[in-house]
Amino acid sequence: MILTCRTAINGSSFAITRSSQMKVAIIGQGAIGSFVRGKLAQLDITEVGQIVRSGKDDANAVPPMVSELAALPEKPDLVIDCGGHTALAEFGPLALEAGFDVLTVSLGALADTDLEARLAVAAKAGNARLHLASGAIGALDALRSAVSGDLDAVVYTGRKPPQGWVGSPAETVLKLDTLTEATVHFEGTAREAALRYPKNANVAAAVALSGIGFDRTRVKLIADPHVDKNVHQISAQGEFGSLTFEISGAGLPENPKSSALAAMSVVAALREMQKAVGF
Ligand SMILES: NC(=O)C1=CN([C@@H]2O[C@H](COP(=O)(O)OP(=O)(O)OC[C@H]3O[C@@H](n4cnc5c(N)ncnc54)[C@H](OP(=O)(O)O)[C@@H]3O)[C@@H](O)[C@H]2O)C=CC1
Ligand SMILES: O=C([O-])CC(=O)C(=O)O
Repeated sequence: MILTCRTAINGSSFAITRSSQMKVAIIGQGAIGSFVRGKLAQLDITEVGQIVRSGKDDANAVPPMVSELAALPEKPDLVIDCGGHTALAEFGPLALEAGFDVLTVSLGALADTDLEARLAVAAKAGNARLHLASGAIGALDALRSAVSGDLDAVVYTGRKPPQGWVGSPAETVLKLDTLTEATVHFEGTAREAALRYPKNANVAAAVALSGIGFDRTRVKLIADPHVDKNVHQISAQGEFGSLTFEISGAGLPENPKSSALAAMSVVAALREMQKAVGF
């Protein structure tokens, strides 16, 4: 996909055009992947293939479901990972090495130093880039600026209804079904959180990657029977001043533990990539 930009600074017109339609392949047919897929037409983006686990291939699906990048019917401009940590580990390095840019929501996977290194090496080898979707949180732009000065402390608190923690290590310390009070089930670094809660602490990773890193960012995770949204809070202090941010994110109907904003952030990233001028 090649972008062209036509401007008339002193005059009237400013136009951005695409010389060809962007082509993508999406990993993940779940809540986030389906949301993103549903927005492609209005972005004028073509999905050339769905990337699935081995054994789920279906050449007759539209677009075809393939479990190997080499089986895609056309080369994509971008592989979009909406599959989670294992999907990024399985397909990310291969896609990057093959020269495809990758956009991921699975930011917590980067807490694994081995995978992070494999992705970086593959991106360099393929002259490609791993793009990180901002996910279910905001204020990451402010953190990224703040870390250019001394950033002393960043704390992220994630609060979800008890059902939002089903399938996570919270189940080993709490009775989620009968919880009556908000209860902290994890306190530690963003690295520990991201590795232990692959479906729930990608936001912790986004905060860490934007600010002072996985090992200095502190995280608290709470199961709260009194909330019906996914509530994410950031507080930070440093040379820039101080910051507090809170969002109450509506869950996606197909998977309420994933906030709608996470899926929307992928769509937003796609929109930005299509622009010649943008963030
Ligand atoms: N950055 C952020 O703020 C957020 C990030 N996330 C991340 O996004 C991920 C997806 O969320 P969501 O859509 O709600 O989850 P869902 O469980 O609804 O869907 C996950 C999809 O990914 C597929 N998948 C999983 N592993 C693989 C793999 N190894 N190879 C190919 N496909 C795979 C699943 O296929 P199958 O049916 O075969 O298992 C399924 O289609 C979460 O696991 C989480 O890591 C989620 C929320 C917020
Ligand atoms: O979607 C959310 O609210 C956050 C989430 O699951 C994650 O950080 O992985």
